[in-house]
Amino acid sequence: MLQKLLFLSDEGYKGLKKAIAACVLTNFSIMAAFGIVINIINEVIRPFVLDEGNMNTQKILVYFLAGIVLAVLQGFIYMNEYNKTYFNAYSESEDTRLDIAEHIRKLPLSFFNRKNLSEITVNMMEDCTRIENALSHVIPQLIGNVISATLVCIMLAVYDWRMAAAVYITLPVTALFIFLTKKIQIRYGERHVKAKLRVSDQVHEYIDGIKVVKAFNLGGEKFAALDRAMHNFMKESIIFEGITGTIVTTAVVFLQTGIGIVVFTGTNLLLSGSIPIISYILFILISVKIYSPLVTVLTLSASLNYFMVATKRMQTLRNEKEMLGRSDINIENFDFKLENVSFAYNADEVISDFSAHIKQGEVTALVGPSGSGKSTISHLLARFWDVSRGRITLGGTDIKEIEPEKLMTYMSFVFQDVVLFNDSVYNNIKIGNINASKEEIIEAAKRARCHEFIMEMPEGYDTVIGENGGTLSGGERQRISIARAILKNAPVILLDEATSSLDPENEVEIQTALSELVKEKTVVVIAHRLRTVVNADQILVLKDGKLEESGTHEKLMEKNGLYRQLYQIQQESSEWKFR
Ligand SMILES: Nc1ncnc2c1ncn2[C@@H]1O[C@H](COP(=O)(O)OP(=O)(O)OP(=O)(O)O)[C@@H](O)[C@H]1O
Repeated sequence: MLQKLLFLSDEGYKGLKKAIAACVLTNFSIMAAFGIVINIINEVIRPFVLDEGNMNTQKILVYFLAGIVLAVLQGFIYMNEYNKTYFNAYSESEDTRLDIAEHIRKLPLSFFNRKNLSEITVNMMEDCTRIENALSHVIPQLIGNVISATLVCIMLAVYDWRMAAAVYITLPVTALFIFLTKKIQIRYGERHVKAKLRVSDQVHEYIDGIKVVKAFNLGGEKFAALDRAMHNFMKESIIFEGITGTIVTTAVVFLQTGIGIVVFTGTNLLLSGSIPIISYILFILISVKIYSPLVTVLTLSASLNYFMVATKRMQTLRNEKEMLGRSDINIENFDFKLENVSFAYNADEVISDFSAHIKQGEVTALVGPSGSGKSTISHLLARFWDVSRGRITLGGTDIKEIEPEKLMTYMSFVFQDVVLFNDSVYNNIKIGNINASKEEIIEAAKRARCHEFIMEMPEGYDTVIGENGGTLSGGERQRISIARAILKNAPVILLDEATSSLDPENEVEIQTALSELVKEKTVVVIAHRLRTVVNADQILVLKDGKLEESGTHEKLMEKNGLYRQLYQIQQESSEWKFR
């Protein structure tokens, strides 16, 4: 259960057990040191209290030497505990983070529609850190201290069960108190995490939208929202700390009343002659010392509750279903068939009963008014989302049966929003085919009309292009993504607004390069400017998520329907000028 709760690998779980054992060992070494001190005290005061001859200095010397040996040993024991605990914690949390990243990669896009970026970031960074922290600072010490306290309790009970009972009597009461207040701690822990998420959200939004904030002078308004979120977080932090602090302090007070009970019980037993004075002193000294690991346990139990909030969130993320499918399917024909496909992002259907045949070796254009569902269709073809009803087949196989990664090997994309990484131009193009040689990469860049502007960059292909290609123009970014697609040379090509941000000269050249690329391939192109798709083999015209009409440009123009209407509007708008 602990292994599952902490998301530990078998190796990590073994490491945790070793860390607990190391912690018990450390506790015992501390108790042993304490035992030596007690024995020395015993030896020193025995002649005075019990009138039992002289002080045995030789024995004291032996204890003293034993103390020195123990101190050296303790150094090794501490080091061992440190290594076992921290190495294990950090290597496990690295694995957990990578695991999550891998898991997230396999989730459908619907997950990202529901969750925002800051929530996922908090999951990957903060929740993992919390688990890492629990593994390094909480769990081994907590379990180790409970085990040591139990063992010491047994040892003391063998020595004198009445005094041992007095030492430990407050423990069950304290444990019960902690148990009863657990829910409150978790509730406020969750509120605290939510407030933190809101702050992180606001910071993201503020920084992401800084251009709009500046352009529309939203500084005051947006800053106020950020300020409110920060203020709320501060309030929640104070409440949370206040509540956990009060609970832990109360528990510690409960526990330490044990010292009074030990004194009271011991005095009574001493007066009735049931225990010798040495035992009396010994138990009082022990009761002062014995509570320190238990106080640590109590303090740690508060972080444990907060940690439970992190694990619950992590569990929710882990339980998100990955998109599955077979990787051993080999597709040989790249015809898509959409059979009565319906799809909804949320409650409302955005694609309804859509059927079409997209043939290999042909260019199929998706056109229609804004919001009619063109991009959604292309996302469904790539299985970024699974259809709600109906089915899409590729070469006769339902794409739901094909593992997304496998499906991706058949496709190249050029999307509206190009994602570039903070890496060299060379590596950004190489994403299309990680096995490509430098010559192939340069060739792809040339065909995508990137070569000239890349060569003008300070370090050519080795120039790092900044986060999401921040240092490039929109057209340049898009051309890099076309170079990637050319390099990938996949049998299916999805072009979404492929030429929208290119200047007229480049557009012509890109069109030529694309015509080269798309030969014999299944091409699905979304283009708002209808003149770019007049030569398409098939045009699918969408309206409100439904297939309104389909055919070639000539056929659709003859038909005098929505396509002709859109075409004419665009012809008129192409003549539009300022003033
Ligand atoms: N991630 C999403 N979550 C929820 N609704 C979405 C999402 N993406 C698109 N939609 C909605 O689905 C409908 C179809 O959108 P889609 O982007 O497919 O249209 P489109 O024809 O490509 O539009 P445009 O030409 O303006 O890019 C729209 O009503 C849109 O608001």
